[in-house]
Amino acid sequence: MSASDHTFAPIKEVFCSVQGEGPYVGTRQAFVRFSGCNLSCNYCDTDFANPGTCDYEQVEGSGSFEKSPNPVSTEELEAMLQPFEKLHSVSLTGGEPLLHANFIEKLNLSSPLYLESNMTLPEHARKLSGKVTYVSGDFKLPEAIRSICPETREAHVENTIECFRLLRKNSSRDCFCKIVINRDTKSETVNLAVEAIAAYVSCVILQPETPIGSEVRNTKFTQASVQNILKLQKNLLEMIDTRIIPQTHRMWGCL
Ligand SMILES: C[S@@+](CC[C@H](N)C(=O)[O-])C[C@H]1O[C@@H](n2cnc3c(N)ncnc32)[C@H](O)[C@@H]1O
Ligand SMILES: Nc1nc2[nH]cc(C(=O)O)c2c(=O)[nH]1
Ligand code: SF4
Ligand SMILES: [Mg+2]
Repeated sequence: MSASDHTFAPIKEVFCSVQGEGPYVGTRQAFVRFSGCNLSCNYCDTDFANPGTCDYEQVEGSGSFEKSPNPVSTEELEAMLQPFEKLHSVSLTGGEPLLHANFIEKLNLSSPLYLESNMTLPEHARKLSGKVTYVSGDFKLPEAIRSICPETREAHVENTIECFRLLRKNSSRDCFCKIVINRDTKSETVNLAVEAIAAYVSCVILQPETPIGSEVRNTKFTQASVQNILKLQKNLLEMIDTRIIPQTHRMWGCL
């Protein structure tokens, strides 16, 4: 096989852990974190820069990493994931995994694929409709992507709704929506977002923002009050199963 027969992607890390967010919290997963993102969310907790090498955990759960040159081929990634046993699914995250839809399309894995996405790239999402079994779609409210111009923000919202439609729940795929909630979150934008995608998802998760950086010392600065989050949930329960679930992996320090 020549090099041109391979498909490659820049991957930051590959490791075994448990899902820390949403309705599948606690399920055992391999995580594949792709580099690069098309957004820059205010609250993002992840370094998704493209490193020269991919860190991969040779022994599941060991927290000890080997390095492999980037970009990684589909065959190399399949080999990295081979030792991980008893997986519920393989989480494709990032950065933004939809940027690497061509690579994901070619992956040949025995575990179901769990896509963790910002849902703003419908042309890429379309390619994965028959490929992913779980879709964890994060709806980025306009407040979360303040730094971009209003026209682009509006386009992102339209694209998000289209991604949820393309990857909606069906008899062989679950699709749910997460929304990160902080002090600036407006109930009107949450309601509009959920109204637009409620028919496509099995539930909505309100995910309180976990403080990052200097905010850790002053959580009141960014966090929404308990009362406000409960109020948001009550409104949404008129429409759809709505749960409040914080990021649990951050509580016990797993990856
Ligand atoms: C790092 S993103 C990568 C996947 C994709 N780009 C996305 O945004 O869903 C994975 C998840 O982390 C969540 N997240 C990032 N920073 C967070 C924070 N400070 N508090 C709560 N959730 C956060 C995102 O909302 C998203 O659900
Ligand atoms: N344990 C764990 N659960 C997660 N769920 C979504 C994550 C992500 O960064 O996409 C993540 C993560 O980084 N770790
Ligand atoms: S879309 Fe995901 S990875 Fe990209 S900046 Fe937002 S939270 Fe971070
Ligand atoms: Mg994370």
